[in-house]
Amino acid sequence: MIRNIAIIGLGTMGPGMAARLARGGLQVVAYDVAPAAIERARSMLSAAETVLDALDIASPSADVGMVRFADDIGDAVSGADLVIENVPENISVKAEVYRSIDGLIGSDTIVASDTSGIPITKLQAHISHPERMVGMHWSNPPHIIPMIEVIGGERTAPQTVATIRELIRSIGLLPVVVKKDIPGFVENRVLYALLREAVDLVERGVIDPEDLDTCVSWGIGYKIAVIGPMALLDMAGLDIYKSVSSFLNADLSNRDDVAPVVLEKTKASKLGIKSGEGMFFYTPEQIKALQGERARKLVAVRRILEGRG
Ligand SMILES: NC(=O)c1ccc[n+]([C@@H]2O[C@H](COP(=O)([O-])OP(=O)(O)OC[C@H]3O[C@@H](n4cnc5c(N)ncnc54)[C@H](O)[C@@H]3O)[C@@H](O)[C@H]2O)c1
Ligand SMILES: Cc1ncc(C=O)c(C(=O)O)c1O
Repeated sequence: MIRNIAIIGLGTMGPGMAARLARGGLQVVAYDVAPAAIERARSMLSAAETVLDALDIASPSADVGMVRFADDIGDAVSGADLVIENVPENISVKAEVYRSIDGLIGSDTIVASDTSGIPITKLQAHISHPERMVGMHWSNPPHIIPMIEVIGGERTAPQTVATIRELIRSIGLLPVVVKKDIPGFVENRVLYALLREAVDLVERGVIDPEDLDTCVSWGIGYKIAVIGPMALLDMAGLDIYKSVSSFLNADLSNRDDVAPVVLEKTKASKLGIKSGEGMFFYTPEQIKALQGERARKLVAVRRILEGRG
């Protein structure tokens, strides 16, 4: 039974995950190697709690469901039933975390990675108890998006996958078990297929970035939140899909490297909201307003989709 959770890495994903798990009644200890990230996480945690209130996710009783910040990794993982690794998407950075906690955790502690797509089989090569390592892939923003992918690697015990699936379900979230440990799992394979085509269309001057977003959000995204891709095929008709895909698939982007526009921008440290400029430009005031507006809209849409209008 999982009661105590350590979260290692408090960047974009960690604070929202901590808030949501604590709201599920779990005791969470959060740690980051960068003191500035811990400070930022404190305010992100309180913003996430406000959103969880708006989603009507009930607070647990007073003695459970707390988040505590730890000063060192040993303190963070001590007594943890589950450690969630949430550090940058780089195998050597993740492996270093696994090595540093290996002697500090119990042999029955589950280690989960929030990797966006590194196969779990590769990650579990760096840990003494690979049968207790699993992928637990949250979606951003993690305190609002209810679906979490669960992925076993070649050496993951089926019981480990089952335990994490049950944990997710028990706190009112939506586990989806991915049956094969392939790069990107399922969510990011689908998302990155869309993003590859979207970046290519903008880069080739077919459409302006703002219009691309209007086209995808209102033409596809709005619909797909209600009618998933498999159901959409049936709604459109497989005969139509057959005809269109017979000429269109061959014309879609199939580039296997990173698009030049993304390489140029990342080289110039234009990373998006975190640096104030990416595909679009953002002032600090705009960022604050955007984050509030997006959280409000996501909460409203989720309430409707859950039939709580
Ligand atoms: N950003 C997303 O939309 C998103 C969504 C789902 C999953 N993920 C995945 O989650 C993981 C984390 O992503 P993120 O966007 O939160 O990254 P991030 O870069 O925003 O944050 C990573 C944090 O890890 C900390 N860190 C680095 N090394 C550490 C160490 N040795 N010990 C403790 N802390 C350490 C950094 O200081 C930083 O605060 C990645 O694997 C990423 O692919 C990201
Ligand atoms: C661009 C991008 N890449 C990865 C992820 C998740 O792993 C996300 C997301 O969760 O939104 C993303 O937007």
